[in-house]
Amino acid sequence: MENGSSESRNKARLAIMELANMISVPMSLNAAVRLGIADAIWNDGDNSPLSAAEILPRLHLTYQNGTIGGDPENLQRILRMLTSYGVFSEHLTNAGRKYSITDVGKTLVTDSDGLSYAAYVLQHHQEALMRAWPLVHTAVVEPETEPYVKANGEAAYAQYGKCEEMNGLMQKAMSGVSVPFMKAILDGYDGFKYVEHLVDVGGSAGDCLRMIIKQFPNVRQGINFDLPEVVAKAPKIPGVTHMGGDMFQSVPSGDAIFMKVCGNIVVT
Ligand SMILES: C[S@@+](CC[C@H](N)C(=O)[O-])C[C@H]1O[C@@H](n2cnc3c(N)ncnc32)[C@H](O)[C@@H]1O
Repeated sequence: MENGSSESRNKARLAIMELANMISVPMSLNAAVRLGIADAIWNDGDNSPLSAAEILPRLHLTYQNGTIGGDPENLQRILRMLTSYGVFSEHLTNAGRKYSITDVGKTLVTDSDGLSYAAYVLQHHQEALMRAWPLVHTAVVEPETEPYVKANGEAAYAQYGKCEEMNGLMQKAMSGVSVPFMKAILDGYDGFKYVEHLVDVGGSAGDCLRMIIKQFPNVRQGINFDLPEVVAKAPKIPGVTHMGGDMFQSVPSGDAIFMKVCGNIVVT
């Protein structure tokens, strides 16, 4: 008979319970972004360790009568959870637990361009996506319709295009991720130096092209190709023409065609 109390079985039971509760990690991250905890602790580079009670007044949760709102104990629970995933550092002091920002947490701090990874966190936890996650099993049972469509009645990008808030969040999330990523790429990649006409497929607000053209003025024309609803909201960028269309139908021609999705880049 199986030994129900062996160490490995006990570890397995704990592991499955941890997996079952894993949602508490991204939801705590989501809460930290909504509350603006990273900017509050970072405080323009000060990053002095603060207790939950010291962080609260910086979150501007004031009630109508002017008193400071918020629950320090629940805030500390969020801080401790995210400390165990490397977002914050915990400092045990005579005055209790205090928290500072780690390199991971720093990605949530708003930079001088007004960007951070905070919008990316919110974009991934917006209601429409959260409605789709419990339906993942239906991708096996009825693969004809993807879970997002089942939950929301249409595909994600079609829905973003119709909803200003979702479209804006998507563009802000992409800018927050892509600007630092492209800075790193352009530090070490010179493959654009002989290109005059460059097409970015799925270029969102056009941040990647803007940065490439700034570093490589030989790129005389950049075409930012994305869904019509997305380019309609894209800002004017000198040297960049925004063009709406569907990449599965055709893409504009150029000396080089560039595509960046999350951390992967393809140039042809
Ligand atoms: C993950 S985002 C990447 C954005 C940008 N390349 C970056 O890295 O910041 C994917 C982009 O592809 C666009 N997209 C999705 N389906 C598309 C299609 N059928 N035709 C053209 N663009 C599309 C989306 O609107 C979105 O801007």
